[in-house]
Amino acid sequence: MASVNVENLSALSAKHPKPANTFTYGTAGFRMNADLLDSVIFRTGILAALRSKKLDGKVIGCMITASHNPAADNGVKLVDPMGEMLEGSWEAHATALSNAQSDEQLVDYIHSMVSSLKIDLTKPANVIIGRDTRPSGVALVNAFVDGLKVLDAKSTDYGILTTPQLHYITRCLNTAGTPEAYGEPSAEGYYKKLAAAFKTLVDGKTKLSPLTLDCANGVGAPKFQEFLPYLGDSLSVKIVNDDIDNASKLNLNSGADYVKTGQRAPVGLKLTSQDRCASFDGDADRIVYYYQDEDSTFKLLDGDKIAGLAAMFIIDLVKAAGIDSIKVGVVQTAYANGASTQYLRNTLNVPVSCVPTGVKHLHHEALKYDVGVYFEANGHGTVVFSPSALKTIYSAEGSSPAQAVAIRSLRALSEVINQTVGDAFSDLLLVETILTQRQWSPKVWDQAYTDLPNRLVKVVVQDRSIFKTVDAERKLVEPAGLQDAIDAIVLKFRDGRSFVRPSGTEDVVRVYAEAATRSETDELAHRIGGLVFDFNSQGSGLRPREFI
Ligand SMILES: CC(=O)N[C@H]1[C@@H](OP(=O)(O)O)O[C@H](CO)[C@@H](O)[C@@H]1O
Ligand SMILES: [Mg+2]
Repeated sequence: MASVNVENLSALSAKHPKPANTFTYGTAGFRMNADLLDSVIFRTGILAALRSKKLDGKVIGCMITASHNPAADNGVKLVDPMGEMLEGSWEAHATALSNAQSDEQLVDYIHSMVSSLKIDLTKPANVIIGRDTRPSGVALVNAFVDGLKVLDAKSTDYGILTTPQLHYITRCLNTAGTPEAYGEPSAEGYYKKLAAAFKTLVDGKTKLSPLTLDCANGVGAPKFQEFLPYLGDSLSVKIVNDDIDNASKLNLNSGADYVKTGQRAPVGLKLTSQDRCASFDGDADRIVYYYQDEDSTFKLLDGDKIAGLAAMFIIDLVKAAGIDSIKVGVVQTAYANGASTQYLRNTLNVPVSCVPTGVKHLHHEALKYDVGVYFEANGHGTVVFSPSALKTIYSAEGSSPAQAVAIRSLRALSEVINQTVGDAFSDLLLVETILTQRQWSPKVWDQAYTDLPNRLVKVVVQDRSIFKTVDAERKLVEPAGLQDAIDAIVLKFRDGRSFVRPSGTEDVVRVYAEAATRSETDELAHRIGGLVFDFNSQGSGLRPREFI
């Protein structure tokens, strides 16, 4: 089993002293102001090495990013060998290592992991690293590499990547030479794979008008620019918000989160009637679409709309291919618009599951279907094909030319979709495929159903840990009595729905509300916001004026 070289650890650890703060590896890894992250990332390096050793030297991925957060923040997420998020039970180890108060405690915790998880420290460890465009990324990569050195892990730094590219490369490296080989382990291999599949999918169809793409002044901009030559003339994209040299502009008044939260267009993008537009977030793992209607209203096509479009298309394709033994299912969270759930259940007749917030929950549930479509309303999601569905799709021959065409499309679809994680590039190609094959404008896509007006409100409370939920976060069980009070208010609103849960990424409680009209929705959200604030907010600042 061997033990840690304590002298080596102390020398490296001295370069990365821990501040007084307490850290938590949450839904999105560690994420905070970059100035606080040095010791956290150093220790995450130690954890990544342990994870790789535990898995017999399989490659573990490390992504340094803070996604849609402001430029001053940064963060780190680890990626497991098949490109999925770090196994849930290891999050607690990440948290514990980051909070060890001394080198002795650090060494003790490593040894306790070695013995309880039966990790053989003499095994090799391999870790790959990617980062977004944040200026703080370079120093943080160095801190991470120092962590790897504690356990002699081998590392490869891929430099600037989108988060999904890092997931893709991790899976490629771990499947190389096996029947499940996922592709060439490089950004170039990723572009080639996606572009080839997309070209097959739109082959012979009339090209759509150009798409305007807001890249939030983040890593999506240079990377999509790099991707365009591979797409050739199969797709026209006009990139806006691509200034990565001016770090303060990252995610500023732009990007998928800004557009979804504010239900408005980003700065730097002029909306004209019926134009198709899309926004990435700061690490290009989320996408939302939007357009402007004839009467100049802003129309958002969010993750729910993308899930509906994808499910509709895949169901039709599977039928057209004559292999409707393949069952499609959709996974959502409680934040999905009620109208989208109705559309999926009642119009498309697909099973819909609701799971707690966070991609890992959605991904896990989606694996239970032959083809699982999962999206968070905010635009993070993908489609996963089970091994048996893939086998069926790849062995089917079809008994008519139409069936053969549909089978070919299904195969290409499984290639264009990044099955490791939600990927803005790949989701963009998925949407563009469907709109091209159908020759649909965004307005026609939007007609599938009409969103119920909805509102998301943050409540600053004294202690968000007292809020405990069940039923995929749709009901509060603690504090006692609060859910009954919520229910009594919701009952008064037509098509009313509201739920309250503590955020996993911010120190707030979130209130979601939807109802028949905009004004009723706002009133519902502000009543529930007021209720939550009054329950647990002493000393948390002023009660927002709009709360009722
Ligand atoms: C309402 C909402 O959008 N919540 C986001 C947000 O989680 P919270 O736990 O709500 O803070 O960040 C997560 C990580 O990026 C993302 O998966 C999730 O969808
Ligand atoms: Mg992101």
